[in-house]
Formats: sequence, structure tokens, C-alpha cells
Amino acid sequence: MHRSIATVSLSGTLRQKLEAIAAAGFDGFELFENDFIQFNGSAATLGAIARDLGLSVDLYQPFRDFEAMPELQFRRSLERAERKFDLMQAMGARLMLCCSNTSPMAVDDPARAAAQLHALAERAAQRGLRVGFEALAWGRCTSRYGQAWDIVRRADHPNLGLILDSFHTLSLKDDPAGIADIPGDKIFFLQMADAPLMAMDVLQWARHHRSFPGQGDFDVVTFLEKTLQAGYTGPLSLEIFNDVFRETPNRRTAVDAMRSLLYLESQVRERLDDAAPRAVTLFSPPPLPDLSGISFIEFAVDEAAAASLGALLQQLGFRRVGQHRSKAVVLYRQGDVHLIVNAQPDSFARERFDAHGASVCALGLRTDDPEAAAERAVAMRSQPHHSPVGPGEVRVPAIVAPGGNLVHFVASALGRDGLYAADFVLDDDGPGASDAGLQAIDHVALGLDIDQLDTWVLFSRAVLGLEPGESLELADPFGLIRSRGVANADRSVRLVLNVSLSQRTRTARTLRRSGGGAVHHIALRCDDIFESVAHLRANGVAFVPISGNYHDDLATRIDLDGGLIERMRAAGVLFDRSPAGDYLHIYTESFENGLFFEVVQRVDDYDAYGAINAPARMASQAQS
Ligand SMILES: O=C(O)c1ccc(O)c(O)c1
Ligand SMILES: [Mg+2]
Repeated sequence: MHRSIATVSLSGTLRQKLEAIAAAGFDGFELFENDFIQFNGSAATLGAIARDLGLSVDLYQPFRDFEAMPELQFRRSLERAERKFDLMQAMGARLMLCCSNTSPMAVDDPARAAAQLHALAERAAQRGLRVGFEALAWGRCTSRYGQAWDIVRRADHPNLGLILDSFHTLSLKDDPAGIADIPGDKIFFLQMADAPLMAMDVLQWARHHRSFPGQGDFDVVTFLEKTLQAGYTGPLSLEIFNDVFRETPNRRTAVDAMRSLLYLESQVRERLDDAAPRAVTLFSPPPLPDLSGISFIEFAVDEAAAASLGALLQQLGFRRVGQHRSKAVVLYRQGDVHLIVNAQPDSFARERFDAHGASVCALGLRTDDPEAAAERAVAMRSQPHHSPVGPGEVRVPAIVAPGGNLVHFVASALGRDGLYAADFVLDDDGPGASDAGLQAIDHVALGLDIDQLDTWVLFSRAVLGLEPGESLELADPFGLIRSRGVANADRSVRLVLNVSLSQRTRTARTLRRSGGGAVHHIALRCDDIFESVAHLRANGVAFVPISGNYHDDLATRIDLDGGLIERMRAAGVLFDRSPAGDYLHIYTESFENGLFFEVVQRVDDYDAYGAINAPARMASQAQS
């Protein structure tokens, strides 16, 4: 499909926006009028810049408050339109977006609206231009695509068509099914936007909280599917008003934008696969990886941090089971948890250490077909990362995740030792006395900058096949944290994406100190948390203390055995219950750079992360 994006979706000056749009591989753009009004150049200059960048000016927008007006205003607006048509011709734009009238002067008279739009289309036709009519969700008389189509049909002018915008339809919970019955050649343009579900005024929602397809909660896949079923063959465009995108570096936003369109196309393609041949070609990447677990977590350290992290890991019950044959890299193991501590100078890990301090620099994800997983990621606009592979070493395809850490895809067929046997001298004599019964990596929690959350949600879905859960807001004593889990279908890979909305929370301070998005804690799963905690305390692990008031309150909220509450109180364990099951958990004090561990026990099918208890942790950390 011809891929396009509205200039309002990106930060920067108009020229910078267009450069970012071109660099991300778009075919064209929608020119948002304000961007042109503020542009220090003529329409012809803009047209030349677009041509030089290989971009078409697909749409000039918006033209406001036109239809269904009293005669005097209508005549004036026709003159206003002529001036815009002059600009469009000078810059090479062929289509103007006219959005439904929001003026109090508009009259609820579809026949008048149709007649006036007919007149506008006739003026446009004289110059070889076209006009598309879009229903704004807050339009005074026309708010739904069905109403807009009725007016376009009545106007019956070849140069007048309909413009669809998924936001307006889906925000009003209007049914997109009827789109499939509109003649495809009367749909002149398609704007796609997603958004999180929010109970707020629709205009505020539309102007501040739209997001790229795949980042929000709307069924954008069905919307595009219906539009293609109508026979639409025009541009697939993004029109995203978003407060965060206005400040995010535009190159990053443009890559997310392209990824969102590719992902959307691929989802619709999967749905339509058996249907009749289509007039448009939809992007078809390798399939999503079938992930089956987090195979390892790698830390970037220097020699000093390697020693202190190593000591902490041993307290946590890990054994040092491998030394790399040629590098300053050590492997730690407990249960099925593998932690790699990388202190190799002149390595990717050392670059990350130099930039961020002791931190997680890579995740290994287990999958049947690592090459296909990496190809999928690259098709979805992730950067591949090629590490040097020594003789006899296993090649592990890797990609760069948002924020710069690596994701490695590890073949499931390698088994427990296969990956390490080639590179490490292994010396595993089985669980020792310090083993704390930690079995698996339950989840990895990331602390992200505000402008990385949507990026991570889309990356998780489009590249890794992890679907987001509920978005929650957690109270730190110094501000709110927004938290959202993403997980694969069998829950063997879970990440938690945390963003601080305040600059003063511990999460925000840790982020600033470490200079960017990073892993902020690692949750390890056990079968008996009381036994594990007793073991860990005996090993010398320090846990975040939890107020006795917490356990007093717990007894009032949840009908629990008194003995269990006392065990939790004594151990410092937190508790959450959902209809599916229970969650018991505890947090360690932090290591360098704010990084800490969580020990968790899931009972039955509990499917979340104990977010209700995060405020107790954050308050306790603030008091220590
Ligand atoms: O918010 C607006 O005014 C506006 C303008 C043009 C559009 O295409 C749109 O969806 C919204
Ligand atoms: Mg729109």
C-alpha cells in the first residue's frame, strides 16, 4: 500500500518532519495546515522539498467549518477554499480534507451540506483537485462516517469523496462493518489511529491521546479490513495527535509509525488470506516468533561490579557454573535461571556499562526458529546486531530493542547446556547448600522514559508477539508510576513496562542516574516462598521491610487463614489474590544503580504482577 503520515504526528520543524518521514520509508504525507502556515517558505518550495525527498503530498488538511452554513458564510468559505487550492496546486497536493463542521452556525440539513460540498467539489474539479469529507466525532451535525457518506452520496460529484478516520468511528463505538458496503472508489483517503480506552471528552481524547495502531485498545485491524473489503486502494495513512509524540525525537517516532503500519497490514493480511484476490499488496513478514521462555539475562559490568554482583547472586542462591573460554564473562545458574555477568573490555556489554553503569544489557529469548525471529524483527524495522562468533561458538541472532539493549533469540533445541557448553568451561556439580529454590525467571520489569512506553508496547507486539495487559497507575510517595505487563500466550515470557509520570519517584531518579531505559528489577519464581525467603535470609539477603500495618490491612481485605497472614508478616511477604489465583512476593534491597530482585510464587493461574502491592514497596524504599 501507499504509506503516508500526517505531519502533526511528529515533532520538529516541517523540514525535519519530512526528512524523518522519508528516512522511515514512507511514500507520502498529509500536510497539516498549521505546519505550512508556520513554514518559512512558499508552497512551491515545500513541493520541491517533498519531491527531493521522494514524498508525495497526499493530502492538505484540514479545511474547517465549511458545510451546512448560511449563504453568506458559505460564499466566504468558497473564497477561502480557492486560496487553499492555490497553495495545493503550487505544492502538488491533489486532495483536500474537509472535516465536518463544528461551528454553532452550522444547520442540521444534510441536503444543504450536500449542495455546498457539491459546489466546493466543482471548484476543485476546475483545477483538477478533489475534496474528501471526514466526520469528526465532535462534529456539530455530522459525527459518524455513515452520515458523512450519506452527504457525499447526495452531493454526487466525482471530485467529492469520503475520508475515513478510525479514531472518530472507534471512539464513538460506531460499527465499522458498514464501511465494507461503501463503493471503494468513493473513499478518497484513510487515516488510521489507535488510542487507549479512556473515559474523557472525545475532543480532548482525540487531540492528546491518539497512538499508532498496535499501541492502543481499538480494533484497528477490523477497521482496515472493512475498508479494504469496500475496495479501497488509496493511501494508508497515520494521523496521530499525541502530546508525547510532539516532544519525542522524530526519527524514533517515524520508525514506530512505519512499524505500526507494517504490523497492521500484516494482521489484516492474515485475516484476508483466504479471501478473493485484492487490489492492494499488504506487507507480509515472517511470522511472529513462538517464544518459550527467557533463556538468560546478561549484565554489563566492570571488574568491580562483577565482583559485587557475583557476591549478591551467590547470596541469592546462584552458583557460578561457567567461565567463558576467552572472555571475562561468567555464567551463574539456579534452577532454570541463567544469568551472564559480562565484564569483557571492548565489548557491547562494556559500552553499555560505560553509558549506564552496572545494568542488564541483553535478554535471551528461547524460540524454535531464531533466524526467523530475527528476520521478522528486521522486517519490522528493528536493527540486527551481529556479534563476532568465534570458532565452535553457537551463532545467536540478536536485535536491538528500543533503548539499545539486545534481544537474543536462542534455539530451544539447544537445551539447558547447549548454548553454554561451546563458549564456557562448565563446572556444574548440581544445587549446593546455598540454593534457594528459585526456579525460573518470572518476569523482567523495565523502567522506561515516558516517550518509550508506546514504543515498547508496539515492539513487544509486532516483534516479539507479547500482548499487553491492563494499564495500571501505582502510587509512589513522590508521584505516579504507570505500569503495563506484556506476555506471550503461554506466559513463559513476561515483561513489565513501568513509566514514571513524575520526575521525583525512585523509578525516575534511577532512570536519570542510569541515563536511559533499563531493567529495573528481575522477578524470580519459586514453589515455596517461605522456604526460599528463609534460605535467602540465612544467606544474608536483605529484603525491603514491609509495614505491619500492611499485614493488618491484608487481614481486613482478604479472607485468609490467620496462620498464613502471620507467616507472611514474619517473612515480610506481600500477597495478592485474583479470581484466577494468588500471588506471594517479596523484594530485595537494591543493588548498584537501583536494580533489585523480586521473589515470587504464583498459585493456580494468577496472571498479573502484584501491582496492588507496589506502593507498599515504593513507600518502604522511600523510608529506608
Ligand atoms: O482535531 C481536529 O481538528 C482534526 C482535524 C483533522 C482530522 O483529520 C482529524 O481527525 C481531527
Ligand atoms: Mg482525521
